[in-house]
Amino acid sequence: MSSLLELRNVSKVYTKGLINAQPTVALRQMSLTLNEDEPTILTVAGESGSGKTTLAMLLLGFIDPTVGEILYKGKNIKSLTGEDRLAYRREVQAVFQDPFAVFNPFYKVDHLLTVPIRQFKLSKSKAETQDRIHEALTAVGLRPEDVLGRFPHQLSGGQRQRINVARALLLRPRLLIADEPVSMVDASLRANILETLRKLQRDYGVSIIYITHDLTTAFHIARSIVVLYRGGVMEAGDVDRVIKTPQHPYTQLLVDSIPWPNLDQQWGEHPIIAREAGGSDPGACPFMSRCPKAMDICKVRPPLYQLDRHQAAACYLHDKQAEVGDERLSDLLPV
Ligand SMILES: Nc1ncnc2c1ncn2[C@@H]1O[C@H](COP(=O)(O)OP(=O)(O)OP(=O)(O)O)[C@@H](O)[C@H]1O
Repeated sequence: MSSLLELRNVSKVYTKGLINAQPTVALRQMSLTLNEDEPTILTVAGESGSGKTTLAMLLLGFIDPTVGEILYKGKNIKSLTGEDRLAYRREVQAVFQDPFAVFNPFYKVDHLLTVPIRQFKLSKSKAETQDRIHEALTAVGLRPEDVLGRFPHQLSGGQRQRINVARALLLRPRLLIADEPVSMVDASLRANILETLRKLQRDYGVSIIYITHDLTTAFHIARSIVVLYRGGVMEAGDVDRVIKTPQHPYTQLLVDSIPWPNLDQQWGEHPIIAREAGGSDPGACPFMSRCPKAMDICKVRPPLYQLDRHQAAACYLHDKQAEVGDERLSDLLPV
C-alpha cells in the first residue's frame, strides 16, 4: 500500500538568536503515515505549545524539519520540483483557525474563489469556473446565492470558515490540514463545520489532519488520534480507544478535563430534555426521542452527547430536520 504522507523521525528545533540562543524543541522524533488508498481523519491533539502548529507548518512546507524527512507520495517535500511540486501545492491544502484573517476584505467571495482556479489553471472557461465554485459551495453546505457577490465582512464566521473549506475543496485536495478550524466559530456552528469535514473525507476522498486542543471535537470526527505534549507523542491510536481508555497520564489529564453534563440538573423552569425522554442512560443523546438524525449519529458514536452539552446544542440547532418542538434550546440548555 503506497503512502500519501509520511513523517520519518521528524524533529523541529527553534533557536532564538546567535547570542544566548535558547533552543526550543517544538517537535520531537515524530513518525506517522497516511495511506493513499484509505482517506482518513487523524486528529493531532495537545495543549497550547505542544507543537501542533509547528507540525502544520512543516506539513505545508512553510518550515523545514531540523531532523528527519517528510514525504508526500514517497518524495521528500523539500526536494520536489516541477510537476511534483505543483501537485503537492495543489493537493495539500489548509484551513486555519481564524476565518476572518484569511480573506482580503477588499475582494468579494467570487474573486477569492476564482483566484485558486486561475492559479492552478483548473478551468477552461468562465462557465466551468462557475460550475466548480457552485459545486464546492454546495458541498460545504452553502447556497451560492447566499454568499456570492458579498464581501467577507458581510458573512458570518461560520459561513467564512465554510468558504475557506470550499476554497480548499476547489483544488481537489488529497490532504487537508485543518488547524483549529472551529475554535473561533460559534458553538452552534461547530458540529456543522465538523460534519462538512467528515463529508470531504467520506465523499471526496480527502484525508484530513485535524489539529485541535479539544478532545470532544476530536472524538466527534476522527478515526485516530496522536496526543502531543511538549513536542513529543504521548499516545497514539484509535480515537475511541485513546479517549475511553487513555494509557498515558497526560492523556488521562486531557480526558479528565472534558466537561461532562449532569443530566439530572435543571435550569430555570425547564427540566433538561433527557429527563423527559426517560434518558437515564448517561450515553444517550438528550434529544434522541425527538431527533431522528441525531439517532443515526448516536448509533455511530453514542457518547457524543455525553461529552459536551454544547455539542448537543450545535447538533440540535444545525439539524433543521429535527422536530424538537417550539422550545428554544437556550431555554433548555444554558449557554
Ligand atoms: N518561530 C518560533 N521561534 C521560536 N519558538 C517557537 C516558534 N514557533 C513556535 N515556537 C515554540 O515552539 C513550541 C511549539 O509551538 P506551537 O505553536 O507549534 O504550539 P501549538 O501546540 O500550536 O500551540 P497553540 O495551541 O498555542 O497554537 C512552543 O514552545 C513555542 O513557543
